[in-house]
Amino acid sequence: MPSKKALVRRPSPRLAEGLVTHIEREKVDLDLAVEQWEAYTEALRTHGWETIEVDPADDCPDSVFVEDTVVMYRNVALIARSGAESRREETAGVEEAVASLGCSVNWIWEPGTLDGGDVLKVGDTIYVGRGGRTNAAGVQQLRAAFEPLGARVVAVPVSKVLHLKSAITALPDGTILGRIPQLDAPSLFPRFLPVPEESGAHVVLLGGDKLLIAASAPKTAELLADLGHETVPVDISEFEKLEGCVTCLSVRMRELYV
Ligand SMILES: NC(=O)NCCC[C@H](N)C(=O)O
Repeated sequence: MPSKKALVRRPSPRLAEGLVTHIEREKVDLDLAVEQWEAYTEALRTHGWETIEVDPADDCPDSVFVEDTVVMYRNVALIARSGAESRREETAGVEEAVASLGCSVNWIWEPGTLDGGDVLKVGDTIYVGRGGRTNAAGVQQLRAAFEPLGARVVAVPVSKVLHLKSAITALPDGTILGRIPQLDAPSLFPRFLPVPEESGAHVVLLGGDKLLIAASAPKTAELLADLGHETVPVDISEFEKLEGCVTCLSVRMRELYV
């Protein structure tokens, strides 16, 4: 059944200690981050999404990046097991939240690792990045969880960025957005639109032609508006300092049965 619920998680007071892998560490302003998070969740609500707050995980600096903890396909929630050990405690609260929403719950088990940021769904195709956070066992377990439900899982090597979705996301029509230099194997994607800014590779589909996009990607927003999309910019500068992007701050749930 169509649903428009989105899991979100309030930033931890320890946000500034979040992991940084591919960029230089910059000072994070926690108060500004909280303001930006509130504006982000408000933008979801303005566009018809009910936001559901997962219990905060104040001891986990990266817990605001809730997308990494779970992958939804239909009514099934696959609880991730991060390739970054410091992020593994984050899943307990998320597991409770998805169970209380009536999802069937499944898990990535040791030795598998997988971050939700490595998983991009385009219709029934699920691209999964095999890289720093997601290993081969994680890919196999994702396949075993979702292929029986009708998904086609396509594994993609990722070595230049943190997650697959640091490099690409998809428009409502399935066109992949991204920048070729950040991809190991761009030819895997059938319809590809290069964007002018790195943060322009990330959009959240709000419904219809509406796209949430980072305020740091104004040229991409212009390009997408020129192609007939309505863009909704949000400033997420404090999360970008920790390699976060617009997708990682929520988990959209579109096919719940409750
Ligand atoms: N899905 C995402 O893009 N997640 C961003 C995670 C950033 C966090 N600092 C991390 O390194 O795990």
